[in-house]
Amino acid sequence: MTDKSKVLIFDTTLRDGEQSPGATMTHDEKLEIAELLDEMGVDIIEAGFPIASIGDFEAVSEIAKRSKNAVICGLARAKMPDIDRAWEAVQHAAKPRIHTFIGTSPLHRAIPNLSMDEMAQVIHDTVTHARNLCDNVQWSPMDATRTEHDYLCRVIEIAIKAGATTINIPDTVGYTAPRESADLIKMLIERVPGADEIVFATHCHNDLGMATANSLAAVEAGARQIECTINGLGERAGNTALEEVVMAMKVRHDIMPYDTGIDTTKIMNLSRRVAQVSGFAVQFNKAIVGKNAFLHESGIHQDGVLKNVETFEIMKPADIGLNEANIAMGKHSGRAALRAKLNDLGYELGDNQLKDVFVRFKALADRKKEIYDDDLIALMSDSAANTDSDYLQVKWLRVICGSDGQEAELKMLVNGEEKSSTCGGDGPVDAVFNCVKAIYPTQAKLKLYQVHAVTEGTDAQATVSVRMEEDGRIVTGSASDTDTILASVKAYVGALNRLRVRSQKTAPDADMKSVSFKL
Ligand SMILES: CC(=O)SCCNC(=O)CCNC(=O)[C@H](O)C(C)(C)COP(=O)(O)OP(=O)(O)OC[C@H]1O[C@@H](n2cnc3c(N)ncnc32)[C@H](O)[C@@H]1OP(=O)(O)O
Ligand SMILES: CC(C)C(=O)C(=O)O
Ligand SMILES: [Mg+2]
Repeated sequence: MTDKSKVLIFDTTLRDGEQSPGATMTHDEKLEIAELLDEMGVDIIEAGFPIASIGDFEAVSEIAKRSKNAVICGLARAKMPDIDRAWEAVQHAAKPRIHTFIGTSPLHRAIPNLSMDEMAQVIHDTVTHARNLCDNVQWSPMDATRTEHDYLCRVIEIAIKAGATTINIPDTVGYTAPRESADLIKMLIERVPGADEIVFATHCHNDLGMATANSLAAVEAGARQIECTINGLGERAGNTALEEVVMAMKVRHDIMPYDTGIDTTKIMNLSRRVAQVSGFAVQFNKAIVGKNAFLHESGIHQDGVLKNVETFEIMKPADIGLNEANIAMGKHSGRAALRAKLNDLGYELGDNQLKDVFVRFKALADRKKEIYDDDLIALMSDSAANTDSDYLQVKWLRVICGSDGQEAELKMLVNGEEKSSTCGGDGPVDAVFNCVKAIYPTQAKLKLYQVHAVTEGTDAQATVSVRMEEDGRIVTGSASDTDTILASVKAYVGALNRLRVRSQKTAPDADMKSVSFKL
């Protein structure tokens, strides 16, 4: 590689990322993620571990066949059948790569019970075999950061001589720290003969929360490939997060003058898609892609951002493909943000009106964790029922489940009047939703239903989110309860309340700007 400022991005979401317990993705989901990664400009996609299962083999093969620009890589142990199987899967790619590895630290050498010399021989033989099949071979000394330096230099030299074109230095257990990570790469570049003919890669895990820092330190020392995953998905505490290293090098190009080929505007979409298909929700305060990464709820921050966004934002949300509002309304918000938010929603308020609405807004914010646009629309309405969006209320629920089928009995208040219904369905949630529809007939369509366990154990709080659509209006509803069915019906009814408020406010005869409200 001649361009010394170019850092290759090697994405292993589909291999190391999928190794997260519970993150298994389906064949079609893997194809979709691979396509998105290729479109985003990832240089190498590690598509899987072909010998691991027929499913992995088929996914890697299909990804290889469909690949456009990215190199497609398959992982293999230091075993000939693994390497053959990896080659069988990736060979149809326009740019195939075999990645073979063995644990070189004392702890890992003890597992196959190989002496240093015996392992050196295995490395020579397996890398030679891989190189006879494919001219793009990556070799990894697993647990490199806990391997004796002399032995590491020795086996890397053997791998280079046997034909490896990329040498990856894994911090398999997330043990290293930034300075040590840099020193290790520097030492290898200085000591290993042939080091200047290959690319050094860094592969960090986040057990101590240092994966991003360790990867960037390795790059500063001369590594030119970062191995990473979307959302930092991966074994235990995860791998280096792709979005973090890429954005760090973009935002702080002044001190890290390295370039990647990543179209960063595609980051947010990929992050959301990976979260959905892996079932690993992104933590709210996750760097770059967390829900709160560009959100401001405190009045002082909101006022600053409204006057000059750079006061509290070091990158533009649009740079990662986020085009949503960056102001979150809550109990810490101030008048400036409330006015701006209401303006966005079509309300133009005088100072006195704003003062009054602000008092009611703070009262609502004391009761409610997050204030959504629909809450503000309801707040601006003169209908007391709308203020709390509680036209429909769940009063009582009983569900009978079993192998004979499910039946739900539901009592609700509709504008204060009690109504009840008993329905069956395809599962308990469907039975309850059928009851709601029997009580409150609606054309609204359920577009998304998601359950997340907030805590662990059988008494876990479940948070249910639903997305509903009617006449082009899309709203969400969410509710938490230790009873998943109860959380489901509350989320569903919440969304129906929102749809009702929204349809009133956007009906042809409803003029948002002239709406009156009670003082
Ligand atoms: C740090 C990493 O991320 S490494 C990658 C980890 N990923 C995975 O393991 C996911 C996919 N793995 C699998 O599906 C299975 O483990 C398989 C198919 C690879 C192997 O399954 P099995 O044959 O049942 O072996 P098992 O998983 O019990 O144990 C691993 C074996 O591989 C050997 N092994 C582990 N790493 C290597 C290596 N790099 N080179 C050679 N042999 C290795 C172990 O010594 C052990 O051998 P043994 O059975 O002779 O004692
Ligand atoms: C297979 C290797 C590269 C790995 O994932 C690790 O060591 O963490
Ligand atoms: Mg790993």
